Amino acid sequence: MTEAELYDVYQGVYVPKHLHPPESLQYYENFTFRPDDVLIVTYPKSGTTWLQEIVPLVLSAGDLSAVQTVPNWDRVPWLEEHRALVLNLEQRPSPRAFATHFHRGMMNQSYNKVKPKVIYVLRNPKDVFTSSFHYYGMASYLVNPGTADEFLEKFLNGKIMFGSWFDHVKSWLNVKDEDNIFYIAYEEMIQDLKGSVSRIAQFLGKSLSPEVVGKIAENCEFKSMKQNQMSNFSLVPSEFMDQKKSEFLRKGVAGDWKNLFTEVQTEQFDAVYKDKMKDVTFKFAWD
Ligand SMILES: Nc1ncnc2c1ncn2[C@@H]1O[C@H](COP(=O)(O)OS(=O)(=O)O)[C@@H](OP(=O)(O)O)[C@H]1O
Repeated sequence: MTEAELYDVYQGVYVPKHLHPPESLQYYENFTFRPDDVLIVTYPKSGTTWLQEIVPLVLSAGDLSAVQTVPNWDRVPWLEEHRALVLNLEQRPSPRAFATHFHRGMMNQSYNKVKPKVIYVLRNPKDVFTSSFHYYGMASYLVNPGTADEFLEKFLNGKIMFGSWFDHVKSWLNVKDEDNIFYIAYEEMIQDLKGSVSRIAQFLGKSLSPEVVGKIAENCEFKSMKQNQMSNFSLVPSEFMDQKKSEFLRKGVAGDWKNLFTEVQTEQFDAVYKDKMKDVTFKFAWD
């Protein structure tokens, strides 16, 4: 199926119709944030699911019950998805945790006023591309990626869900002086999960013992999450996500792009990256 059939254009970016009907987007526009809300913000395939596991565990000081009984999409719902309409989020006790793939400029009036806590997760865009390429091949609500060359063209031009990686990252880095935002890279979590959990806890104002941090990190390791049916998307029907084609928790490593990119594709990617990121001074974990 084509982009026109599967996507709507919302605020200049493609959003998959199946997950984001107009009433969901309207709901988000009118959503009222609280100052102690925790919002996980990502470009797709940057580590959303990982944070949907870590954040509730940090907020509950290591209580495993939520991650063992509630699917990640209800535990930390995406505000722009249709599930948000039925979860009665207004009644949830504080601190609430949500996720979004929106660019900074797409945030609503309440966000701009309240400035809830934001955890922005960055990932090497070549790995984001690689993870997306496999995901678009198994998720029926997305346009089939075609060849890696074809998908690269679309990725570099932002013609995929939630638009351009470059625009997304720059929109959130442009506001890095706002003290409600905490940045963490997928690669940092790969390198030091316990240290990352501690830093996230510190940002969220939670004082956790080394034992609790260790317990959270252990539960959030790739192999643990892969076995957890509340986190590995195995509850999603296979006609929607065919995990026989590619698993949602696929490899969980940094640098898998090297197994996909040809030399020519690497050069093409690097040239666009250099140009689009030339004014960005942020030190990325993958540079
Ligand atoms: N615990 C843990 N450790 C390491 N890696 C992990 C973990 N949890 C999720 N992942 C990997 O994150 C990738 C999926 O990204 P997202 O969760 O952002 O996807 S989505 O936007 O919600 O669809 C996807 O990356 P790839 O394996 O490279 O495809 C997941 O495997």
